[in-house]
Amino acid sequence: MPRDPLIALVGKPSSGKSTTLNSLTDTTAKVGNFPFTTIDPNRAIGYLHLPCACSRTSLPNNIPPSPSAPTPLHLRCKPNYGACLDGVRSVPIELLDVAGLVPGAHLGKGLGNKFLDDLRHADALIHVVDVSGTTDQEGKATRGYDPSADIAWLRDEIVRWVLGNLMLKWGGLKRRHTAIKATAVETLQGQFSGYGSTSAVVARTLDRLALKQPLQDWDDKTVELVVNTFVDEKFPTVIALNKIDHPDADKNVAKIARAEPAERLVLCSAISEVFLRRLAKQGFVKYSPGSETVDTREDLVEQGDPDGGGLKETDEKLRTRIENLKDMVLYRFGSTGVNQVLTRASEVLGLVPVFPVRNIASFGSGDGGGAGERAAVFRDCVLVKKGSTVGDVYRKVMGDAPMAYVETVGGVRVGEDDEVGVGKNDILSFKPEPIPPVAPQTPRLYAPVIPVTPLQERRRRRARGAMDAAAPQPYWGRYLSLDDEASWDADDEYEGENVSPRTMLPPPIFGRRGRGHIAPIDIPGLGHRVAGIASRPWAAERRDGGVYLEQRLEDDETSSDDSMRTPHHIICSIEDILASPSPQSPAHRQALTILDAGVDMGVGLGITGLPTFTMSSRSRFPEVHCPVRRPVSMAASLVDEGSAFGGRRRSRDSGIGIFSLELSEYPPSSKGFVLAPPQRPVHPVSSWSSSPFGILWPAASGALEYASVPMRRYVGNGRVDAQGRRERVSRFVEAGMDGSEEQAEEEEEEEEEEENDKRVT
Ligand SMILES: Nc1nc2c(ncn2[C@@H]2O[C@H](COP(=O)(O)OP(=O)(O)OP(=O)(O)O)[C@@H](O)[C@H]2O)c(=O)[nH]1
Ligand SMILES: [Mg+2]
Repeated sequence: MPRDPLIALVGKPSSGKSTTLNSLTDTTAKVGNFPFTTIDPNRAIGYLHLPCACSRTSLPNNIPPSPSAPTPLHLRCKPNYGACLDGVRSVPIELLDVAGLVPGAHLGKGLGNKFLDDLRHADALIHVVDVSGTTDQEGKATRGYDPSADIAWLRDEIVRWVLGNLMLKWGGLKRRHTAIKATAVETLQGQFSGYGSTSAVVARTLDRLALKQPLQDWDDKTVELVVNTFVDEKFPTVIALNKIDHPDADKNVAKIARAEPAERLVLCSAISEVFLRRLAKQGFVKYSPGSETVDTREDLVEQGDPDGGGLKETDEKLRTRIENLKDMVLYRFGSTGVNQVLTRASEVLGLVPVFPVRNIASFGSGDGGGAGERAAVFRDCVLVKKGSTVGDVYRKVMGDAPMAYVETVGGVRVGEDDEVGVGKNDILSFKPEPIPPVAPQTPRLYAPVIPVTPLQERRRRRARGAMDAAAPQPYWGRYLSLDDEASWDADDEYEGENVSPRTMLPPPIFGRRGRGHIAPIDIPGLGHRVAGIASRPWAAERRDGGVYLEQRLEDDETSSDDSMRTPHHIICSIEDILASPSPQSPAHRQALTILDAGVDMGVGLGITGLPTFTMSSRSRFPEVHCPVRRPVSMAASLVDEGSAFGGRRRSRDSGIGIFSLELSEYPPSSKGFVLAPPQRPVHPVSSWSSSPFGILWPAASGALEYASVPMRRYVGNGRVDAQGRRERVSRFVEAGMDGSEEQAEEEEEEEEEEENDKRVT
């Protein structure tokens, strides 16, 4: 399953990574002239500039305007996200700025391993090199440093990190490899999936090397070679030679240009772009991001606009600065170069923009098909990697909705396995199988499970955003139970839709093992939407002036984890949090911050009856373009840093987590949050040996919508098949999801026995 691409900015401290991020996005990541200004990674959305489908004159109706002809497509091109200006489309792409890397990072030097860990899910890297020579290897201020060596050692750190991780397990890996007669791709992918790799990447790596010996006979040199090639495949890198505005830059650039292939190098001055954007925002200059020209009021007056474009006056000092910048950067290099950095990164990644439309005749995407000759066209554009198939794009856009067929321009049907490319199968209309009508459910406490495609959901989310802005909608959730047989002991207070916020917790619920329960909760005064879903029965109980969520184990249930075996495990008091809008205790403050961050992301939060959640700081909500004031990563780091609500490592009593989606294995456009069974490391989720079973998100209707995550998408313990799926997990899912729970349990037991047998022998 392809997910949205992620490009990471790497480099030594103070090379200008955060500045580059700021120059490409609207974010304001902290910048400083001292090493390790950035510790937690910053994520933001940048825009790739690509030729839009609407600029193709070959398309039907795309002809120059004339009184009788329909409006040409490029005048009707209205992207849902980004923009389209004269056929140049700005397509959102996610960027990640991480902490600086120093030599020896793979051994833990600097912020070493943490930094490297943050990189795992990058699809391409932008190595920001400081070519001014004013910072040494460790980012400390100096003069006359030769940055040409930085390129090699930084890459080497990444290779050593991957190699180190692999070698830790090499002995056992080899034995297992021989014992189960796995292929080299299977065995390596088992190790490399944590870097967001796919079997295809591993296969390409091995193809390139064409090694003769079987994996178990590889010597250290060969393993190193494999890792080196894997890093090339997995992390294609563009080198951004930054700070070209500095007078010492030229000689360093010249030296690097002699040693490195030209197609990987891009010159830029991130600080100039940031400066110009800021001046434009403040009304001092006219400047469109990435362009060659910048005009002040004076310039425009000179050019014959008496009003000076309505710009503010600039003083002498500012004018000199702008003139210098023009001389040093814009006139010499044609632009600040930052946009080219991104374009180049998308080139090395081989990204193909695909335009999904509802109506293949009109290219419209309106719900009614948008057939009109004036209707907006090409509302959506998704970026997929080179080599993706029509089926890949279908799943990216439509999630798990079964496919009926797919059409391209002219109503021509295309095959699921056909490749997409620029100008080829890149305007697609997806036709899912019609969804059988859902039998009406008793509206009392259960909200229907509404299947929505990711695209529909995106639109709803936007609609909701607009609605929220117009009039804040109280969020009264309805209770939704995953389990039809869930025995809600609802007392009257909870009936209907207007659940009182003070009684936000449902009465005790006990469901059957293996099913989940969800209850949306509004936190009064704070606007927090909270919901819990648990894979085990949990209960909420009022006691000692607080409300406690508890996890219940069945009498006969055993668990390898002691905390799970304890019945009535108290995990948190939500009432406590609610009662302290300006909380006194640091734990509450943190809990609120976490809640808040999640709500800011518009993704919802999890409160669960499970004691030992961990969470991923590598969250990806590519289509959440709503104001992201505090990224989930921040909440994640708060949890990571430990508190009463801390992650698994710190506290066994944690009960609040924001669970983020990540991962190639997820439908990339899934959103909402995922709650996982306890005791599963979330880094990376693809290595869970079990999986969460749901994603839920608040919908425009006020209900919680729920999508089951097909568990076979997760790679757990078991044998990996050719598609990188593991048998055990898929069996569990298929059995568990279609309701034949006994069968699932039986199978689980069988598997456990099998496992035990294996362990004994
Ligand atoms: N002259 C010049 N200075 C720059 C440029 N880009 C960044 N800087 C300066 O370099 C210093 C470091 O910038 P940051 O963006 O914080 O660098 P970083 O790579 O994110 O650093 P860490 O987070 O510490 O790893 C700041 O003082 C910036 O103002 C540039 O294009 N030209
Ligand atoms: Mg930084």
